[in-house]
Amino acid sequence: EVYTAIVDLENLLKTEFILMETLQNYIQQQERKLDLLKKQVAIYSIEYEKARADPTEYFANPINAYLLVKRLTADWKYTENLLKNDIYQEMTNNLTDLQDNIKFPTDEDLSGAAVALTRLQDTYNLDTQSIARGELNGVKYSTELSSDDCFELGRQSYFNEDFYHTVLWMREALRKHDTEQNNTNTFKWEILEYLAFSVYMQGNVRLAFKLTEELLSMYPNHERAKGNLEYYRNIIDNEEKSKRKKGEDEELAMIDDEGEIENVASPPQGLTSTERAKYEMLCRKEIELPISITSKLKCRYVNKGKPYLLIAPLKEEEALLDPRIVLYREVMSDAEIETIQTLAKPRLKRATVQNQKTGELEVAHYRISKSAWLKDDDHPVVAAVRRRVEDITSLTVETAEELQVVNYGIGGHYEPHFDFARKDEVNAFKSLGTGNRIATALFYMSDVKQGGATVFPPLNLALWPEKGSAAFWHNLHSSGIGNEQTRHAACPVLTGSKWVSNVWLHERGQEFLRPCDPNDMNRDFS
Ligand SMILES: O=C(O)CCC(=O)C(=O)O
Ligand SMILES: [Fe+2]
Repeated sequence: EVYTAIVDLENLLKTEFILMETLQNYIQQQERKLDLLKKQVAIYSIEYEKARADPTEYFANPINAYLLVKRLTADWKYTENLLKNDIYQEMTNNLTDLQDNIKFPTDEDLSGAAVALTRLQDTYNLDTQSIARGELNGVKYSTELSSDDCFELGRQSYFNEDFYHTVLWMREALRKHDTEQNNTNTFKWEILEYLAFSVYMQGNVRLAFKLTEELLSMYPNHERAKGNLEYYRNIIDNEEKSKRKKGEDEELAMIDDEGEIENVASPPQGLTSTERAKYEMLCRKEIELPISITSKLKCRYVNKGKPYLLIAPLKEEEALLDPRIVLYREVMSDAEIETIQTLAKPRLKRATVQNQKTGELEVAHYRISKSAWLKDDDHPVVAAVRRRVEDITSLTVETAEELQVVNYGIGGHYEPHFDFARKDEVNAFKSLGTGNRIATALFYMSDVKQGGATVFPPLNLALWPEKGSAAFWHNLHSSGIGNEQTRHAACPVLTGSKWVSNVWLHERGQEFLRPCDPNDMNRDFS
């Protein structure tokens, strides 16, 4: 699960360095061996040419006779040993030793990284060709993807039965293949095979048929392709037969055309498609709050009645009035952030979510990040940050959860969710005995180059990470009922790395701290 956090990728760089060194070493040894072999062959050929020019004269010399025999016995043994000398075996032994000590990504990591890239592609409406050029949102970030790179992305999508992205990436692989012919490790027919089957799965049998024909023209004995062609032909024949029965001959005439394929993404999992659409539009900054709302928002210096905040008041910025969501600027210093990151790094683990039915914690595709929990005792900075939450919120952190530190890697995200537990959820926070999550304090510990906003789909609100800032909102109405409008998400990180930390405040202990809201329609008087 290396792909879930950027910090682990930095460790992989060490792995790559070691592999490069090992390879370089191998090449040097092989080159030395080849040099020796070249020398041998040179010696052989000089003597051979002399002998061949005049064999009688050459062998009249007993030394020459001796040397020929020697060359074909002792010398040849030496050469043979040189040939047999298994530098390869030596290197693989070295590598096996190494592999126990260095970190390697797994096949799941490859799959995860590919899924992350296709997720970004969807969320940020990135077109396949631009990504293949190494561009994200018009900015060139990396080297171009080769036909092979595109092929691998397609193959990963294929393994995940995501035929929509398989088609996109195999087409790109095909397009690039023509210009890169000499530099690719993939055969064109391999691309065609994946493409044909995926196109068929996406509902276009005729195009699948045509692509399979093309494949067979390059590789006539491809057994599976022959079988598939037959299969596609049957489907097409049957379709035409049933059409003919219905007497739709005119339509038949047009069917020859295999047409453009209607490559549609499969329906989203979990979220309704309207919510997903809204969530993604907010992530892309395509929805913004209207002026009628933003013009009423204020920034101010506040001291929350705390004497020490008189000297360094908090910079409070309203992000929304109803429900009230506020940002505090410069509430965590760079030094504090560094300390917290250093403490968290060795403890980062793939973040989990609570299964609503069983109450168990498990990893989920809709929350991809790594997180660690820090206690007040771990470092004075942790305690200080949690105390700062009291200053900011005027609530107690006595019953709050530990500080959660989160790092999002490539495509890391957290789809729309509530921070509070809903009534029908099993076990939610029961073991804590502190009630529900009354409020969330979210510290941004990094800027994010592109993407990574915190968005609230029901409110059309997006908060953009700014290093040192914190966001704060109440999750519950004062009645204790969850406020559905606080449903929010962390957009996938497009470029850069995103660090946040949060403190979830709980109900217990806040009874006299949180003012009662008489306008709260959800007040539960029962
Ligand atoms: O990272 C973010 O922007 C939001 C994180 C979040 O919603 C959570 O951890 O519950
Ligand atoms: Fe959240």
